[in-house]
Amino acid sequence: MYKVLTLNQISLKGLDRLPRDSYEIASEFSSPDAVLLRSHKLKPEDIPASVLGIGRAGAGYNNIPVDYCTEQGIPVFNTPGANANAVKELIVSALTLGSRGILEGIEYVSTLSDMTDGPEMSKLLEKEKKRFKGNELAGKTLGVIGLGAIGSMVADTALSLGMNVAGYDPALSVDAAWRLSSDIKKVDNIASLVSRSDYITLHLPVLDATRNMVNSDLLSNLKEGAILLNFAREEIVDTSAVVTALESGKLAKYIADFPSPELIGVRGAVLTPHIGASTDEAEENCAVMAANQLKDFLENGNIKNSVNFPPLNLERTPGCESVRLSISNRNVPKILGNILSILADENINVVDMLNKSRDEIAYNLIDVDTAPPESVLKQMAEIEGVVNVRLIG
Ligand SMILES: NC(=O)c1ccc[n+]([C@@H]2O[C@H](COP(=O)([O-])OP(=O)(O)OC[C@H]3O[C@@H](n4cnc5c(N)ncnc54)[C@H](O)[C@@H]3O)[C@@H](O)[C@H]2O)c1
Ligand SMILES: O=C(O)[C@H](O)COP(=O)(O)O
Repeated sequence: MYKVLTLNQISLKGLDRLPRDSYEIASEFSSPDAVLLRSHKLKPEDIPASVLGIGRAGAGYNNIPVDYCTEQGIPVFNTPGANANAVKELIVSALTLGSRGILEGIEYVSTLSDMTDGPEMSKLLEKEKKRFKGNELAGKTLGVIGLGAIGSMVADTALSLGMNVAGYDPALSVDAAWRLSSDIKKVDNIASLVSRSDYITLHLPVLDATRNMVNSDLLSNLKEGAILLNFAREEIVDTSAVVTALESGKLAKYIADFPSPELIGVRGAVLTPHIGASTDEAEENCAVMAANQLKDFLENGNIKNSVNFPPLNLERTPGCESVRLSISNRNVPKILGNILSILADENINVVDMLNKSRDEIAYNLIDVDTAPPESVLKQMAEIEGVVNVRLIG
């Protein structure tokens, strides 16, 4: 029986992927085999030694101590693209909240609750509506920073709205580059992207290299009256620099999914409570993907969409009574050789195997014809550089 600890509410559609005859799921366990979570801030000391894998039902994984997990041989999985459409749709509304006097108009209308005369109200509104005039998005330039799952969808939608789209993404994967429309103008200098954009939208992860990337230096390149959208992460933006830019009028609006005390009440700050992925569909997609990936890892050792382990998939050999070993080790020479010689010394035959590495970690799946006894597993675990050894069955 696998024990899965949930640290946020995870959509039932996802949890249903973990059959209850072989999975126990609860929000409290002292020795869970796996963790499923969303934005819960996980600290190293909160990860019991029993944990084999962690599934983040979502895109961003800056709430998980990934380096610590790698050291412990714990793969961390996320669900790339599973909530991208939800964010894209919210960006469409953020763009129109930026371009039109929608919020201001709604606020004004809500002040008229004392009026009882309908024709009088209409007359007043027709007179006042000029205060809420906006601009159209068509013909304006949207600068997209980060052209992955969300950024590429946002870029396509903006093109379909008649916007010009410029994109900046120095870390773009080859696959993502293939998916991009040729109508997106690729810019390799972020300051140049900012200086040409009427709207700027952030769709990149928070990393050491991107923390505070949107700072006063970068904002000094803004077009007068530009609008910044941040549905990526709070940490990518230097909030006090944004407040200064809003107060000076250089930045007309900061529309963001990450409220912070400094921003509350600042004119031009339009804030939502981190609801980018909060749709039934996105929550289900993320939970299903996260649960499937975790299940395949727990039951077969396969790795898909891990942010710290190499991708690896070893099919079970049909008709073969083999058992599987899953072994993580530091990515240094000779370890695999040592593991294989221990198996050979025990006359245990390797039926199939795969070995892959990613940065400092290496991961192996080894199918053998006989289940190694506990003493042999212990011998392998004691090889210098081996992080963990698991007999999957
Ligand atoms: N508001 C929300 O609820 C919500 C929902 C989903 C995702 N997010 C955030 O959005 C981020 C992006 O999500 P995604 O699904 O598009 O991820 P993704 O991995 O598909 O795309 C991220 C892109 O950012 C690029 N990138 C990396 N470093 C960069 C840099 N220095 N400058 C410009 N681009 C850079 C990558 O190359 C990649 O193409 C997530 O990491 C998460 O923080 C927020
Ligand atoms: O990175 C993400 O996927 C989003 O920020 C969504 O976070 P949530 O799952 O906590 O809504």
